[in-house]
Amino acid sequence: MSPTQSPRIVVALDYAAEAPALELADRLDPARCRLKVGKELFTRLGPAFVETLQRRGFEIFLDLKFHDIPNTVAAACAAAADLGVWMVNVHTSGGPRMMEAARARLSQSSRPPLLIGVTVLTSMDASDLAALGCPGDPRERVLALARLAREAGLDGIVCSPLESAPVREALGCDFLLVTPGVRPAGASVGDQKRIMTPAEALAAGSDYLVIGRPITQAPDPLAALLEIERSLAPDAII
Ligand SMILES: O=C(O)c1cc(=O)[nH]c(=O)n1[C@@H]1O[C@H](COP(=O)(O)O)[C@@H](O)[C@H]1O
Repeated sequence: MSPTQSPRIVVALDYAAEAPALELADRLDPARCRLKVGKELFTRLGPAFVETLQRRGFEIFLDLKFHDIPNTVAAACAAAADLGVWMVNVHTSGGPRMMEAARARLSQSSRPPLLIGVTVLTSMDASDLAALGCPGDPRERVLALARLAREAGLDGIVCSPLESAPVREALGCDFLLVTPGVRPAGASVGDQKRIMTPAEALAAGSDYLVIGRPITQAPDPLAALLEIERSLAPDAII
């Protein structure tokens, strides 16, 4: 990897306790991947754990998927900025006013994190959307929410890699596509429904691949990460 290239893999540190999460972090190289701290570890360990990882050199995606009234979400984003995280996310279904409030508050920060909007969760398919009263193809809904996010000034969206190419085509290059729903060939799918392999996701236009269990639950997580890196085309590698 050239030092000028930015890591494209974000390892989702979804663990129930600090010890295994730190054990994995200590085997990873901040030059080769970023880390995502989500609801489970943040609820158990709080901001101190994020700071512990940052002291080890990692850039952190704080994945708390804020979804609340504009004032509350804006204040929560400001707290994330104060924590010095690299990326933070909000639910696009919170609406334009909520996203605009988050953008406005972060623009007052001296070091704003990237502000990313979650569209349709990768664990959902058309039948899950229909159950919510939103019949239709997840792709159409992702596109609509992506447009709203862009108009509200967000830096990009979370979507599945299945939507990366159409969103790229519709919204162009300067809009970040952060994609979970990534599974190496043969890996257990778990609760994810809209998936691609790491190489397919990058080829489709994803900027960042969020990968959890295929790494964290592998018998040798570091070996699993290296295997994923090897599966990526050399010119696209992290
Ligand atoms: O915002 C996210 O990170 C996210 C959005 C989404 O639509 N789907 C999704 O899986 N995620 C997160 O991405 C990670 C995926 O983990 P694995 O399914 O174990 O690879 C989890 O930490 C999820 O919380």
